[in-house]
Amino acid sequence: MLPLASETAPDTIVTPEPPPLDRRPRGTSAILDPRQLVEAFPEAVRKLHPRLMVRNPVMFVVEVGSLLTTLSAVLEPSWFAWLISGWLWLTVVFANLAEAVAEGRGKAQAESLRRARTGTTARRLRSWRIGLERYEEERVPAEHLQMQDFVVVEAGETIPGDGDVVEGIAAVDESAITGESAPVVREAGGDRCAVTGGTKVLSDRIVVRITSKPGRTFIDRMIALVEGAERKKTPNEIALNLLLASLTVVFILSVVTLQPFAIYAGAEQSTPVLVALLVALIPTTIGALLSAIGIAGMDRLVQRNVLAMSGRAVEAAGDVDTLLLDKTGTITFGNRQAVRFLPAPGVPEMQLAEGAQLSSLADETPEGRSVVVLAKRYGLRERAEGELGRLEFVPFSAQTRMSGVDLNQPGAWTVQVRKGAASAISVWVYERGGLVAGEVLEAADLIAANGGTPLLVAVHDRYGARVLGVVQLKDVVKDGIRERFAELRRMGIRTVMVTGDNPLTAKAIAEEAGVDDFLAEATPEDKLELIKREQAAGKMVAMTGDGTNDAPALAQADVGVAMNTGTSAAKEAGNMVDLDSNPTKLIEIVRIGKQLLITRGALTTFSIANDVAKYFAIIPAMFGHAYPGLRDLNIMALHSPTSAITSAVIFNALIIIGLIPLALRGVRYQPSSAADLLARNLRVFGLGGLVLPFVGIKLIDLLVVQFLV
Ligand SMILES: Nc1ncnc2c1ncn2[C@@H]1O[C@H](COP(=O)(O)OP(=O)(O)OP(=O)(O)O)[C@@H](O)[C@H]1O
Ligand SMILES: [K+]
Ligand SMILES: [Mg+2]
Repeated sequence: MLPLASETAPDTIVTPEPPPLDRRPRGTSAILDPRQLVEAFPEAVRKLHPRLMVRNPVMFVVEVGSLLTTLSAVLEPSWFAWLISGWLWLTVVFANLAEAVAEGRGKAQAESLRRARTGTTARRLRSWRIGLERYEEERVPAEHLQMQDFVVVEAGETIPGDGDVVEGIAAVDESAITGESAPVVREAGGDRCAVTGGTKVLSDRIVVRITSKPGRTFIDRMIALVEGAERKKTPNEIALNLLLASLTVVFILSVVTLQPFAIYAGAEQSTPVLVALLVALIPTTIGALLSAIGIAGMDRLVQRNVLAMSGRAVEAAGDVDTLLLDKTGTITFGNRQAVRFLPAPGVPEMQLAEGAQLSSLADETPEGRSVVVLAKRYGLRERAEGELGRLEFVPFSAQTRMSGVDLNQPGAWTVQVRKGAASAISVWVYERGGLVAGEVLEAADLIAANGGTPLLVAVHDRYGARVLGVVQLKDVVKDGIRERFAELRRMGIRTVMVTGDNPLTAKAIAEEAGVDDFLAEATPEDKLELIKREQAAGKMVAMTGDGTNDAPALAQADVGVAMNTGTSAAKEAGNMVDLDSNPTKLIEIVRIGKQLLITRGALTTFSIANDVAKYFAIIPAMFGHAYPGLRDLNIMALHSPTSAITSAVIFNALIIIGLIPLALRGVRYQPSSAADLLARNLRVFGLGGLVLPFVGIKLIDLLVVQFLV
């Protein structure tokens, strides 16, 4: 028997419904539960270690200040010194709490992923090649699998490692990683060949080539990601940290140089007062929340089944101008099926069916397999080995846009059979001295104009080169995509479909899906070039794709989102993976990216604005005695110098706790112009940051006086 792809009978497997476009995030809700704060407390205390604290310059300064104040309280005990040092320590702990709570959210998820990983035994094959019928198997623990090993997995078994399906087709339950219970189809050859270790085969049997190193599997990386183990500061975070650190240095210098003046004026200040002033003035609010904001952004993506491999990608997503999408498998379902044979004039339909079948004998793509299935309906039997002579297969490639076979029979002409894109096959026929009938090209154009993909089938034998006819491939645009592209437009993002398919098909699908622009007959290099051109024009480019031919483009894009259904190459190349394989997920990704940037900006504004009020609280308290004129600054009419300073420090600490929910949830984002957004945020967070502390400090002052006087 020939290794006919149809043996695995793809038509017995039902293609599952695609995941709904607007799935609610699973897992923990975004609202802060007080229990989370309590649970994270020990971790927050552990984070007081100076080695960890130095990474956050602002809070490190607060920690050193707390230490100095505590020392001074020990040397010269007073309730004031102890109170201040207590609240300063709390300030540092609150900051750590924000980070610990943000990190804690991924922990539960990591636990369930760990369970999916453990204890699988792999059925490794001693050797594998296309068409091999007899396999020698050995059982090894999944952790021992190396790259390029071949394993066989059958219904009911867990896939032992990440890889590409090289033989067969199966329904796979990926709920262990996606939380989605509907099975998905994974098959050899096409853009849906990647499988993930820890997921389960539900039907049939596949051979998988392992593509990950031991300990570096997708689940391993996912665990590291949700636990934040691989989190690095992004360039933006580093820049902001630098700015905050410089501000801090300026305030340290001004507070330190204040003392000589104070002594001169006869108002020497104690260590707790000086430290309190410093802490009140430096941007502690944003310093405390910065890291939590970044972690929460990544976590929000995980909740939506998107794994971002870097924080930088999340930030870039917030600034995306152009989105490139490939067509097949991204905008359409990608399960292109042969539905009709249209023979060329004078060619019997049976002959076309036979040519199509021959050209697809070793074509393991969904297209190729579906051609074999369709040919079967014409009563074409499978051929016995040797009947056709020696076969040389020409696999499909995105560059040649064709696939086929050469039949070498001893003592006879070599017969070449090809199928592929109309333009590619036409050239192939012309080069061999043949002609392509106008009717054939018209039929192809008609199929294309209706959004289908035409494949020409041609043969070259001793009678010359000629086209046998056209195979019509049908594909369906995913539901709801049009509305989603309209939404992207409102967000100011231009969508461009890039496809290897012909211009007519591309145009039809582009119109149906509602993209802004399209590029047809694009090779992998063209896709890459397009991205480079956009980037050279200063555009931030996102790309979603699934195929190996998308990999170079996914790597070049600022945000490269690989579909989880896609090939390992695509998943390796991108900096995000969408477990739901939903191209319009980019809307959520952009939203989360923007939210991250806005939240960071808003809280920075708030933090700096709210330090102004503390200045008004503390300066009159320090010098009201020496310079009675300064008492006019005491506009809050705070009770006494000590209560004023205490209230400012308490407010400074509490505002951190108060803003943790906002840092984790993110500031709401609504599509609008950048100028409107800025104006709104300045109003809310600038003005709010200015006014709120006056009210807050006054209230705390009233309370403090109740308790302490
Ligand atoms: N198995 C195949 N055998 C022969 N020709 C094929 C096969 N699959 C696709 N083609 C032809 O090659 C062209 C390019 O295919 P390719 O997979 O590169 O792009 P695509 O999947 O159509 O586009 P996209 O980049 O949007 O996924 C197709 O339009 C089709 O005409
Ligand atoms: K402050
Ligand atoms: Mg593709």
